[in-house]
Amino acid sequence: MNSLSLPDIAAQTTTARLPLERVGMAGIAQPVVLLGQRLAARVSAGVSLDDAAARGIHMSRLYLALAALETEELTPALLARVLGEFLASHRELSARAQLEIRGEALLRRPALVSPLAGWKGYPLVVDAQLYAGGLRVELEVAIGYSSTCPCSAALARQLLQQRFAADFAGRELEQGAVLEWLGSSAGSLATPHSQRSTATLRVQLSTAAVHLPLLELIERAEAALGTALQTAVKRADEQAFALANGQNLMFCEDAARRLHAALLRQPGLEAFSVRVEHAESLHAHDAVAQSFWRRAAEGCSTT
Ligand SMILES: Nc1nc2c(ncn2[C@@H]2O[C@H](COP(=O)(O)OP(=O)(O)OP(=O)(O)O)[C@@H](O)[C@H]2O)c(=O)[nH]1
Repeated sequence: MNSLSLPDIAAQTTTARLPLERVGMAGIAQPVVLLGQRLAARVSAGVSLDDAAARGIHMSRLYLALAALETEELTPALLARVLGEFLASHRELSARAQLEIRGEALLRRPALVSPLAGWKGYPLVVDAQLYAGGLRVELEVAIGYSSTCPCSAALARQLLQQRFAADFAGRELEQGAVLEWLGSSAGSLATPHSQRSTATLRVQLSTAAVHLPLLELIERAEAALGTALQTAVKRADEQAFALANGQNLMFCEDAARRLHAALLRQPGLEAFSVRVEHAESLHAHDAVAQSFWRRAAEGCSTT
């Protein structure tokens, strides 16, 4: 039996006559190449069904167009090509094509002090659309970090001051005794709470972008926060991490503002959003903050 004798329902017309915003497939298992690594991704692929009378799109044509993702580095040019194939294979049916790729990049991250390194996972989403207005590519990455509450730190310091005042009341201050006190459990009478936190950055790339700036975004964000989650950790690294947390006390608002300022310095962006979540250890709920930015249209003044 050849394909000519197989019924082709998608090619039929429908009396329902309704164009559809998006038709396609979700959850396709697809290897993609990013930063030279092969990632196990899940892909959603779709096109608009603008021909109101057409019964259906041709799913297999979208599926087959994904093949290039397996061997070529994921770039705006590759996304444009795949999306272009979606549209070329749906001439007269579709004017808009969309591709969403979800995966996790594994990056090797060095320890803070010791000569060790380990792998860290960064969940990511690449969302691309091709339509009359051109190609639009968005990249989202989630970055784990630690946040220590500045309010809790101040409250803990106050308790420490009170205990110090009580323990040394009426005593002559002698450096050795103070050092011994600081090194005893009295020195950590109260500790501030800290939490494993997540920053989700979503950026829209300029049309001139030639690569996905995944590494740059991660480097910028981790430098701005100062408290990236660690991989391989010896005691020297843990001590350095404790110092980094103490030097970077952050409410979720502080983290969002730091990230916003860092992304403003990233070239090649049209727009971005920042969302931070501090999975509170004080509360059973999270503290969250968001910010947005979009390049002002030419001719408009910027603020
Ligand atoms: N349009 C559409 N196709 C579906 C759906 N669910 C499963 N399919 C199947 O997807 C398969 C691939 O569709 P097509 O791409 O049209 O396959 P084809 O007609 O062999 O391929 P072409 O000759 O390129 O059109 C068909 O067997 C459809 O029945 C659906 O909800 N909508």
